[in-house]
Amino acid sequence: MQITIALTKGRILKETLPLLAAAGLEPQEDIAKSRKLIFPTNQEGVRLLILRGSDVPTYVQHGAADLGVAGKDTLLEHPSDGIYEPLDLGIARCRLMTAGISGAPLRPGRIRVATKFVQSARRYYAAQGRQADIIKLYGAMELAPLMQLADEIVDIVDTGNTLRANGLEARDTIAHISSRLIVNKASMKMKYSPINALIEKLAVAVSERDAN
Ligand SMILES: Nc1ncnc2c1ncn2[C@@H]1O[C@H](COP(=O)(O)OP(=O)(O)OP(=O)(O)O)[C@@H](O)[C@H]1O
Ligand SMILES: O=P(O)(O)OC[C@H]1O[C@H](OP(=O)(O)OP(=O)(O)O)[C@H](O)[C@@H]1O
Repeated sequence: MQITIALTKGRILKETLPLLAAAGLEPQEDIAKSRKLIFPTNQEGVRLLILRGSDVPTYVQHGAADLGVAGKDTLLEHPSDGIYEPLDLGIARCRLMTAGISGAPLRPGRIRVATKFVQSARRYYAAQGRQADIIKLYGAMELAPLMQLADEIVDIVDTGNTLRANGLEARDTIAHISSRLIVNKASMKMKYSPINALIEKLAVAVSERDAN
């Protein structure tokens, strides 16, 4: 039976590999140094895919991957049907926040908000009863207030260094973010035994890591 797990390069890969290793699963070559996108592992039939972060839920939803690891920020942008989210891996922790130019007064009335996180931003401003025109960007959100493209941004904040370096201040926290293990619902039924065994081993790896 083939089990396919979708990951992304960068911090998710770096922080997920030790958990997979603790669960007995290791890629057969150094993923970070390779340009390949499919990697066999030490377990026959289990392979890893390397995707763009925002494509991980898409692969899992359609069953092109059985499992995946994705930031909650990414999952909040994607329809959740067809996907289970059984385990918080507690990695790549950060916050999804609003931010604006340091010291600038909050603008009353309708504001412009630039972000990659369109769905979360729309839901957040609607829940606050604030009228917001959402402007979709794909990166470097910090530039938008400086260039008067937007009044606020919605972005990932960890240390706050990126905001500070650009004269911006964090305002409200929309969500606390970490990366989650996600599973295709049909795979969970059809391949219950190996997938459930892997989830249980990963859950143990997460709690042992957190205990240390
Ligand atoms: N500075 C940070 N500190 C901690 N976690 C972060 C930070 N930035 C992003 N994350 C989390 O890690 C996940 C992966 O981030 P990464 O920077 O590797 O990809 P990305 O550049 O956001 O995605 P993409 O390549 O699709 O644009 C994000 O979805 C988010 O949950
Ligand atoms: O609050 P901080 O600690 O500065 O972290 C926040 C920054 O981290 C992420 O970018 P990253 O460093 O991953 O680069 P990227 O934009 O290429 O993803 C995110 O997009 C923010 O810009």
